[in-house]
Amino acid sequence: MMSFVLAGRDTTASSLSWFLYCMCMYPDKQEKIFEELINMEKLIAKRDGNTNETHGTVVSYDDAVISNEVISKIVQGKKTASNDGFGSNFIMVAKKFADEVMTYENLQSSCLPYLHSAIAETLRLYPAVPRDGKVALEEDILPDGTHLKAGDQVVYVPYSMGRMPFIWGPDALAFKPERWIHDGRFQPQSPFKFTAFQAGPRMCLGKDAAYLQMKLTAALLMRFFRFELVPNHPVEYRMMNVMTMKHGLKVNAVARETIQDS
Ligand code: HEM
Repeated sequence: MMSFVLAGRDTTASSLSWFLYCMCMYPDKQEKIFEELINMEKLIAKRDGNTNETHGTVVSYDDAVISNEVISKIVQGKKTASNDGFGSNFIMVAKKFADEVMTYENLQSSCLPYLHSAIAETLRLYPAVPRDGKVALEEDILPDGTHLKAGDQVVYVPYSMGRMPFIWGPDALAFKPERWIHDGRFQPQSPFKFTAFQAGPRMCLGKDAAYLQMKLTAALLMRFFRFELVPNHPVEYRMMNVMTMKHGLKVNAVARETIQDS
Protein backbone atom coordinates (compact mmCIF):
# COMPACT_ATOMS: atom_id res chain seq x y z
CA MET A 1 0.00 0.00 0.00
CA MET A 2 2.89 2.36 0.82
CA SER A 3 4.35 1.73 -2.65
CA PHE A 4 1.06 2.49 -4.34
CA VAL A 5 0.35 5.64 -2.36
CA LEU A 6 3.90 7.02 -2.60
CA ALA A 7 4.50 5.98 -6.21
CA GLY A 8 1.06 6.93 -7.46
CA ARG A 9 0.21 10.31 -5.97
CA ASP A 10 2.81 12.96 -6.81
CA THR A 11 3.66 11.30 -10.13
CA THR A 12 0.15 11.60 -11.56
CA ALA A 13 -0.49 14.99 -9.91
CA SER A 14 2.65 16.59 -11.33
CA SER A 15 2.07 14.98 -14.74
CA LEU A 16 -1.39 16.56 -14.82
CA SER A 17 0.17 19.95 -14.05
CA TRP A 18 2.59 19.53 -16.95
CA PHE A 19 -0.27 18.35 -19.14
CA LEU A 20 -2.25 21.54 -18.36
CA TYR A 21 0.89 23.58 -19.00
CA CYS A 22 1.28 21.94 -22.44
CA MET A 23 -2.39 22.61 -23.17
CA CYS A 24 -1.87 26.31 -22.43
CA MET A 25 1.30 26.47 -24.52
CA TYR A 26 -0.33 24.68 -27.47
CA PRO A 27 -3.95 25.92 -27.61
CA ASP A 28 -4.50 24.26 -31.01
CA LYS A 29 -3.87 20.85 -29.38
CA GLN A 30 -6.22 21.80 -26.54
CA GLU A 31 -8.95 22.47 -29.14
CA LYS A 32 -8.32 19.10 -30.81
CA ILE A 33 -8.85 17.32 -27.51
CA PHE A 34 -12.06 19.28 -26.92
CA GLU A 35 -13.32 18.27 -30.39
CA GLU A 36 -12.47 14.63 -29.73
CA LEU A 37 -14.43 14.70 -26.46
CA ILE A 38 -17.43 16.44 -28.02
CA ASN A 39 -17.45 13.92 -30.87
CA MET A 40 -17.44 11.04 -28.44
CA GLU A 41 -20.22 12.65 -26.42
CA LYS A 42 -22.32 13.06 -29.58
CA LEU A 43 -21.66 9.50 -30.72
CA ILE A 44 -22.76 8.13 -27.36
CA ALA A 45 -25.86 10.35 -27.28
CA LYS A 46 -26.76 9.14 -30.78
CA ARG A 47 -26.18 5.51 -29.84
CA ASP A 48 -28.43 5.91 -26.83
CA GLY A 49 -31.10 7.63 -28.94
CA ASN A 50 -30.68 10.88 -27.02
CA THR A 51 -30.53 13.67 -29.58
CA ASN A 52 -30.89 16.52 -27.10
CA GLU A 53 -27.43 17.77 -27.86
CA THR A 54 -28.56 18.84 -31.33
CA HIS A 55 -31.87 20.40 -30.22
CA GLY A 56 -30.86 21.79 -26.83
CA THR A 57 -30.22 25.40 -25.95
CA VAL A 58 -26.62 26.50 -26.01
CA VAL A 59 -25.69 28.09 -22.71
CA SER A 60 -22.57 30.20 -22.69
CA TYR A 61 -20.43 30.73 -19.60
CA ASP A 62 -17.67 32.19 -21.67
CA ASP A 63 -16.69 35.18 -19.57
CA ALA A 64 -16.59 33.34 -16.30
CA VAL A 65 -13.33 32.62 -14.55
CA ILE A 66 -13.73 29.71 -12.20
CA SER A 67 -12.15 29.11 -8.84
CA ASN A 68 -10.27 25.91 -8.03
CA GLU A 69 -13.01 25.12 -5.56
CA VAL A 70 -15.69 25.13 -8.26
CA ILE A 71 -13.54 23.00 -10.56
CA SER A 72 -12.95 20.40 -7.88
CA LYS A 73 -16.67 20.29 -7.08
CA ILE A 74 -17.45 19.72 -10.75
CA VAL A 75 -14.85 16.99 -11.03
CA GLN A 76 -16.35 15.33 -7.98
CA GLY A 77 -19.85 15.80 -9.43
CA LYS A 78 -21.09 17.94 -6.55
CA LYS A 79 -23.53 20.79 -6.97
CA THR A 80 -21.97 24.24 -6.55
CA ALA A 81 -23.51 27.02 -4.47
CA SER A 82 -26.04 29.10 -6.39
CA ASN A 83 -24.07 32.35 -6.00
CA ASP A 84 -20.90 31.09 -7.69
CA GLY A 85 -22.17 32.10 -11.12
CA PHE A 86 -22.89 28.58 -12.32
CA GLY A 87 -26.37 27.20 -12.60
CA SER A 88 -27.22 23.64 -11.68
CA ASN A 89 -27.61 22.86 -15.42
CA PHE A 90 -23.88 23.19 -15.84
CA ILE A 91 -23.29 20.72 -13.04
CA MET A 92 -25.98 18.42 -14.43
CA VAL A 93 -24.35 18.31 -17.87
CA ALA A 94 -20.91 17.76 -16.32
CA LYS A 95 -22.24 14.96 -14.11
CA LYS A 96 -23.98 13.32 -17.09
CA PHE A 97 -20.75 13.50 -19.07
CA ALA A 98 -18.79 11.96 -16.20
CA ASP A 99 -21.31 9.17 -15.66
CA GLU A 100 -22.20 8.25 -19.24
CA VAL A 101 -19.21 9.18 -21.37
CA MET A 102 -16.29 8.67 -18.99
CA THR A 103 -16.77 4.96 -18.50
CA TYR A 104 -13.91 2.52 -17.88
CA GLU A 105 -14.19 1.24 -21.48
CA ASN A 106 -14.09 4.74 -22.97
CA LEU A 107 -10.93 5.55 -21.05
CA GLN A 108 -8.85 2.71 -22.51
CA SER A 109 -5.98 3.54 -24.88
CA SER A 110 -8.06 2.51 -27.92
CA CYS A 111 -10.58 5.30 -27.14
CA LEU A 112 -9.89 9.04 -27.26
CA PRO A 113 -6.55 8.44 -29.04
CA TYR A 114 -5.67 12.13 -29.28
CA LEU A 115 -6.10 12.74 -25.55
CA HIS A 116 -4.19 9.54 -24.76
CA SER A 117 -1.37 10.64 -27.08
CA ALA A 118 -1.28 14.12 -25.55
CA ILE A 119 -0.75 12.57 -22.11
CA ALA A 120 2.01 10.29 -23.45
CA GLU A 121 3.58 13.28 -25.20
CA THR A 122 3.51 15.24 -21.91
CA LEU A 123 5.30 12.37 -20.17
CA ARG A 124 7.88 12.17 -22.96
CA LEU A 125 8.84 15.85 -22.48
CA TYR A 126 8.09 16.14 -18.74
CA PRO A 127 8.56 12.67 -17.22
CA ALA A 128 7.37 12.60 -13.60
CA VAL A 129 10.50 10.62 -12.69
CA PRO A 130 13.13 12.64 -14.62
CA ARG A 131 16.12 10.53 -13.62
CA ASP A 132 16.37 7.17 -11.98
CA GLY A 133 19.41 5.46 -10.44
CA LYS A 134 20.35 1.83 -9.94
CA VAL A 135 23.17 0.10 -8.09
CA ALA A 136 24.73 -3.14 -9.38
CA LEU A 137 24.51 -5.80 -6.67
CA GLU A 138 27.18 -7.87 -8.36
CA GLU A 139 29.58 -7.69 -11.28
CA ASP A 140 27.70 -7.46 -14.56
CA ILE A 141 28.01 -6.62 -18.26
CA LEU A 142 25.42 -4.33 -19.90
CA PRO A 143 24.07 -5.23 -23.38
CA ASP A 144 26.42 -2.65 -24.98
CA GLY A 145 29.45 -4.35 -23.41
CA THR A 146 29.94 -1.90 -20.50
CA HIS A 147 31.48 -3.69 -17.51
CA LEU A 148 30.08 -2.98 -14.05
CA LYS A 149 31.64 -3.81 -10.71
CA ALA A 150 29.50 -4.59 -7.66
CA GLY A 151 28.39 -1.27 -6.14
CA ASP A 152 28.65 0.69 -9.43
CA GLN A 153 25.82 3.15 -10.05
CA VAL A 154 23.95 3.39 -13.32
CA VAL A 155 21.57 6.26 -14.00
CA TYR A 156 19.13 6.54 -16.88
CA VAL A 157 17.55 9.91 -17.58
CA PRO A 158 14.06 9.80 -19.10
CA TYR A 159 14.04 13.62 -19.28
CA SER A 160 17.03 13.69 -21.64
CA MET A 161 16.03 10.57 -23.54
CA GLY A 162 12.61 12.11 -24.23
CA ARG A 163 14.25 15.12 -25.89
CA MET A 164 16.96 13.47 -27.98
CA PRO A 165 16.63 13.96 -31.77
CA PHE A 166 18.69 10.77 -32.01
CA ILE A 167 15.72 8.89 -30.52
CA TRP A 168 12.67 10.98 -31.48
CA GLY A 169 13.76 12.73 -34.68
CA PRO A 170 14.55 16.36 -35.48
CA ASP A 171 11.25 17.63 -33.98
CA ALA A 172 12.03 16.01 -30.61
CA LEU A 173 11.46 19.24 -28.69
CA ALA A 174 8.03 19.94 -30.20
CA PHE A 175 4.86 18.90 -28.38
CA LYS A 176 3.24 16.73 -31.04
CA PRO A 177 0.65 14.16 -29.88
CA GLU A 178 0.38 13.23 -33.59
CA ARG A 179 3.69 11.36 -33.36
CA TRP A 180 1.92 8.65 -31.30
CA ILE A 181 -0.98 8.17 -33.73
CA HIS A 182 -0.92 5.79 -36.70
CA ASP A 183 -4.01 5.00 -38.76
CA GLY A 184 -6.10 6.96 -36.27
CA ARG A 185 -5.04 4.82 -33.30
CA PHE A 186 -2.69 5.37 -30.39
CA GLN A 187 0.51 3.41 -31.05
CA PRO A 188 2.56 2.67 -27.91
CA GLN A 189 6.35 2.95 -28.13
CA SER A 190 8.86 0.49 -26.74
CA PRO A 191 9.42 1.19 -23.00
CA PHE A 192 13.16 1.12 -23.78
CA LYS A 193 12.59 4.19 -25.99
CA PHE A 194 9.86 5.90 -23.93
CA THR A 195 11.31 5.37 -20.47
CA ALA A 196 8.95 7.48 -18.31
CA PHE A 197 7.64 4.31 -16.63
CA GLN A 198 10.99 2.48 -16.71
CA ALA A 199 11.33 -0.79 -18.68
CA GLY A 200 11.89 -4.45 -17.92
CA PRO A 201 10.61 -6.59 -15.07
CA ARG A 202 10.50 -3.71 -12.53
CA MET A 203 8.56 -1.38 -14.78
CA CYS A 204 5.95 0.86 -13.11
CA LEU A 205 3.14 -1.33 -11.80
CA GLY A 206 0.67 1.54 -11.91
CA LYS A 207 1.08 2.62 -15.55
CA ASP A 208 -2.44 1.70 -16.64
CA ALA A 209 -3.95 3.10 -13.45
CA ALA A 210 -1.97 6.32 -14.00
CA TYR A 211 -3.27 6.73 -17.56
CA LEU A 212 -6.80 6.00 -16.36
CA GLN A 213 -6.68 8.63 -13.61
CA MET A 214 -5.00 11.24 -15.77
CA LYS A 215 -7.28 10.62 -18.74
CA LEU A 216 -10.42 10.89 -16.61
CA THR A 217 -9.34 14.11 -14.92
CA ALA A 218 -7.98 15.65 -18.13
CA ALA A 219 -11.13 14.74 -20.08
CA LEU A 220 -13.44 16.33 -17.51
CA LEU A 221 -11.37 19.50 -17.38
CA MET A 222 -10.85 19.76 -21.16
CA ARG A 223 -14.52 19.12 -21.95
CA PHE A 224 -15.84 21.97 -19.81
CA PHE A 225 -13.03 24.53 -19.60
CA ARG A 226 -10.46 26.24 -21.74
CA PHE A 227 -7.20 26.86 -19.88
CA GLU A 228 -4.85 29.81 -20.22
CA LEU A 229 -1.66 30.51 -18.31
CA VAL A 230 -1.75 33.40 -15.85
CA PRO A 231 0.62 35.89 -17.52
CA ASN A 232 4.09 36.30 -16.01
CA HIS A 233 3.74 33.45 -13.52
CA PRO A 234 7.12 31.66 -13.61
CA VAL A 235 7.06 27.99 -14.59
CA GLU A 236 10.28 26.33 -13.48
CA TYR A 237 11.46 22.82 -12.70
CA ARG A 238 11.88 21.58 -9.19
CA MET A 239 14.29 18.70 -9.73
CA MET A 240 13.55 16.18 -7.02
CA ASN A 241 12.74 12.49 -7.33
CA VAL A 242 9.49 13.67 -8.90
CA MET A 243 9.66 16.62 -11.28
CA THR A 244 7.15 19.13 -9.94
CA MET A 245 6.82 22.86 -10.63
CA LYS A 246 8.86 25.10 -8.38
CA HIS A 247 6.17 27.79 -8.12
CA GLY A 248 3.15 25.66 -8.97
CA LEU A 249 1.04 26.29 -12.04
CA LYS A 250 -1.37 29.20 -12.22
CA VAL A 251 -4.05 29.05 -14.87
CA ASN A 252 -7.33 30.74 -15.66
CA ALA A 253 -10.10 28.28 -16.44
CA VAL A 254 -12.72 29.69 -18.78
CA ALA A 255 -15.94 27.70 -19.01
CA ARG A 256 -16.82 26.49 -22.48
CA GLU A 257 -20.22 26.58 -24.05
CA THR A 258 -22.36 23.80 -22.71
CA ILE A 259 -25.31 22.27 -24.43
CA GLN A 260 -28.25 22.22 -22.10
CA ASP A 261 -30.98 19.60 -22.29
CA SER A 262 -34.26 21.20 -23.36
C1 HEM B 1 2.56 9.48 -14.41
C2 HEM B 1 2.52 8.58 -13.48
C3 HEM B 1 3.64 7.65 -13.11
C4 HEM B 1 4.94 7.60 -13.54
C5 HEM B 1 5.63 8.51 -14.54
C6 HEM B 1 5.57 6.48 -12.86
C7 HEM B 1 6.89 6.10 -13.03
C8 HEM B 1 7.49 5.03 -12.39
C9 HEM B 1 8.88 4.66 -12.52
C10 HEM B 1 9.92 5.36 -13.38
C11 HEM B 1 9.09 3.57 -11.74
C12 HEM B 1 10.41 2.81 -11.54
C13 HEM B 1 11.13 3.31 -10.31
C14 HEM B 1 12.35 2.47 -10.03
O1 HEM B 1 12.22 1.26 -9.81
O2 HEM B 1 13.45 2.97 -10.06
C15 HEM B 1 7.83 3.26 -11.09
C16 HEM B 1 7.63 2.19 -10.21
C17 HEM B 1 6.44 1.92 -9.59
N1 HEM B 1 5.23 2.56 -9.76
FE1 HEM B 1 4.92 4.16 -10.98
N2 HEM B 1 4.66 5.88 -12.04
C18 HEM B 1 3.45 6.55 -12.16
C19 HEM B 1 2.26 6.29 -11.51
C20 HEM B 1 2.05 5.22 -10.68
C21 HEM B 1 0.79 4.89 -10.06
C22 HEM B 1 -0.52 5.66 -10.26
C23 HEM B 1 1.00 3.79 -9.27
C24 HEM B 1 0.04 3.01 -8.42
C25 HEM B 1 -1.25 3.01 -8.54
C26 HEM B 1 2.40 3.42 -9.41
C27 HEM B 1 2.98 2.37 -8.80
C28 HEM B 1 4.31 1.98 -8.94
C29 HEM B 1 4.91 0.88 -8.20
C30 HEM B 1 4.23 -0.03 -7.19
C31 HEM B 1 6.27 0.83 -8.62
C32 HEM B 1 7.35 -0.16 -8.17
C33 HEM B 1 7.41 -1.33 -9.14
C34 HEM B 1 8.53 -2.30 -8.81
O3 HEM B 1 9.50 -1.90 -8.19
O4 HEM B 1 8.43 -3.46 -9.21
N3 HEM B 1 3.00 4.30 -10.27
N4 HEM B 1 6.87 4.16 -11.51
